[in-house]
Amino acid sequence: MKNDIKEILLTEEQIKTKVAELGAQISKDYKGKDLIVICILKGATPFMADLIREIKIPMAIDFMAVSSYGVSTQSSGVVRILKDLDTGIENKDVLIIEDIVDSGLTLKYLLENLSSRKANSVKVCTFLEKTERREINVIPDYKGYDIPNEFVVGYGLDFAEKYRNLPYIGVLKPEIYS
Ligand SMILES: O=P(O)(O)OC[C@H]1O[C@H](OP(=O)(O)OP(=O)(O)O)[C@H](O)[C@@H]1O
Ligand code: HPA
Ligand SMILES: [Mg+2]
Repeated sequence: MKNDIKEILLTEEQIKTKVAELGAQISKDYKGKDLIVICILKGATPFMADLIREIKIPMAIDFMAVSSYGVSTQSSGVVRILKDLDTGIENKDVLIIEDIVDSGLTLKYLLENLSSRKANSVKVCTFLEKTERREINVIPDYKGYDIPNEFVVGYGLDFAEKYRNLPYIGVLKPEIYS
């Protein structure tokens, strides 16, 4: 696995520090609110697992699975719901947890979909953002790091379902996918 990585972009240490900062900010901002965090499967699972342990206020979790990449480094442009939420979000303060906002297509779809369910608020926390590649103007409320326009893997992010278990964020060697 390691031989397929061109460069480490974010180390385990950098990830840990940023997740703690985000958790502290979210705990402050959502104090007294009815917070539900929604993990977008599968990529956001490691981030979500780390982040919720840095959130020090009462909260609930739920999961939604959407997919648009498949075996490609380019979005198919079609976002499909593979699993919906188990619970209603009416009157709740929803925080969508994403690993990455790249073209913005997934997030746009999620925001439109979840905003129609009468939540009190719907906000977004993403660990990574590729602002350079944005096709759609969606702005995350909380963000870990801005990264350059390269296909990255690790810390939940995959290429063809592999590399999600790397503990850091790395740039995949182009010969792996071309
Ligand atoms: O901004 P976008 O260009 O839409 O890309 C971001 C989305 O793509 C990835 O999901 P993917 O469809 O690969 O599913 P996965 O999380 O199961 O890997 C990632 O986890 C985001 O949800
Ligand atoms: O750079 C990426 N890596 C893995 N999955 C992704 N989904 C959108 N962008 C990426
Ligand atoms: Mg993926």
